[in-house]
Amino acid sequence: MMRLSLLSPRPPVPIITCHVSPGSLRTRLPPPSSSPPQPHPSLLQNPNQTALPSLTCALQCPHFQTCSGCTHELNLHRPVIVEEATEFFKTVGVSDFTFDSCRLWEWRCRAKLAVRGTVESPLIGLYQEGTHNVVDIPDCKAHHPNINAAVDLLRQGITKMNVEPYDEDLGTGDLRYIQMAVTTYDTSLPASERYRNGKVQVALVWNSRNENSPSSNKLNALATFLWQKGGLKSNAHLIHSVWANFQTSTNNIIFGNRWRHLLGERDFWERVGGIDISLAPSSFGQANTRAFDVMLRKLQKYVPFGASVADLYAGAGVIGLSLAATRKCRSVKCIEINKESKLSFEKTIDRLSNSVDSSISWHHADASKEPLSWMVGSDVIVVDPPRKGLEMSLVDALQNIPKVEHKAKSSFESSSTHTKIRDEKRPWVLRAREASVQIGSKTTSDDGQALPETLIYISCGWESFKEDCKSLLASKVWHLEKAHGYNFFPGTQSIEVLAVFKRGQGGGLKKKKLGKKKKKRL
Ligand SMILES: C[S@@+](CC[C@H](N)C(=O)[O-])C[C@H]1O[C@@H](n2cnc3c(N)ncnc32)[C@H](O)[C@@H]1O
Repeated sequence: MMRLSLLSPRPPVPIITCHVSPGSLRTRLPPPSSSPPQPHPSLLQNPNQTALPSLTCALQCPHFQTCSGCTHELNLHRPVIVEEATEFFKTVGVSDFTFDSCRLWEWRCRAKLAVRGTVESPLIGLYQEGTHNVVDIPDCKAHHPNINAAVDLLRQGITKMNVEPYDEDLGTGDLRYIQMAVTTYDTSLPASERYRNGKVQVALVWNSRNENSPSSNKLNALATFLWQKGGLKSNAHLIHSVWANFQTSTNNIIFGNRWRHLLGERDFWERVGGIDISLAPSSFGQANTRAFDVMLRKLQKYVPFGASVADLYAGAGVIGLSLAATRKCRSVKCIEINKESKLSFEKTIDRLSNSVDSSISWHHADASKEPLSWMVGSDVIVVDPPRKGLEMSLVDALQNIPKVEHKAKSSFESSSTHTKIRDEKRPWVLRAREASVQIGSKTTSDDGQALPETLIYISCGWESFKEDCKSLLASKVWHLEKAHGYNFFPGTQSIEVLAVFKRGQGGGLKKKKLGKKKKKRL
């Protein structure tokens, strides 16, 4: 809101933001060396240690003061918020909260950057928060090095091919944004060399309605330049593929609906959570691939073998499919609002091992509408919402599970046999079936009246998570069993949380008054 009033009549800046923080930690550090500092070896063994010399884990990025995509320069291994999280979890009965530090530099394998400036001096980077000024960040220490290399190549290409960066005031120019996504999955290399040799899928967001616009020649020339200089047959192979996305809208949405594959490999594979996953540029992908993998391996341990799972906010279904493969799930339902993720889901499923014998489906649906329909028949619910947390309807449904269970039991007992699939009358079950895409030849799921006993909440928004957690615990329907934190965004105050809730009151819960606060979202 504030942004709108400050910047009117322009639209608010898109999600590419760069926070100018009041910065408690703005001490100038020694100039960075060409490669980022390595963490202290003991840190890799025991990430929960706090008393390390701060320079050991310092960002040392030349852009720190101008670009504040990173808000904290020191102690990257342990964001200050971890202390708060540890205390919070203690108050809700979990005294063994763990925090995994993961990779501290060059961790970002997926970046969306704005392109502004001029043909001669393009600016490729992030917005300063609350402004439309783009900060150029060629030596970003968070980016995978090949993202920086690909941005450098792109900069040369823009100048050479006379590509006009976008001008927001006039709505003119050719290139608005780019997305760079790195795949580190090249089986022809030894495992230890794969990360550093990651290849970049480049998506160019072009300021035209489609590929038939007069500026298409420039788009093709730029793509060809990137491919010749960085593609498969170049001296320094760093580009995986080049895509175009067409967007002319003046709102703050980065991508338009139209995508075109231009050059290189069409399919983009990564390996996480024990499976090969396909990610189209239009699909959601986690920025920190390695940390995501670490978290998935922990998550798997909380899902019983043979369970039926509902993966809400599923994206391309990475979590659900990784569980299907590693926990031999009876069934997995993935629910996702962005229809673009479906194709990636289908490709991933095609590459699952034949030994995976689950009933697997992907549903293009809003998880907050009729949320119970997704919960009925599942032993485990996984939720991985955007930063703003769960919608109120979903929290309500989770709080009301015992009532539904009670109702379901009575109606089940009053009928002499199980409801046959073809006689199904419950509207939420029917709706769920209609919207579903059942993939593969696996048996159809019908787990009847089962309701979830386990809720696994993955959160990238600490404040919203705390609110949701308090609401769930206040209902006394759920208790918190375990919580883990992951350093998904070193240099910022954001952490990723994996929290495991179980139905019922649980033994170890400290009886602290959480207050029956009604969830309110603005
Ligand atoms: C943080 S991402 C997680 C994606 C996925 N779990 C992963 O790790 O790749 C959140 C996802 O929720 C989706 N989403 C947002 N609101 C939704 C809603 N109301 N119903 C279903 N999906 C939603 C977004 O499109 C996005 O793919």
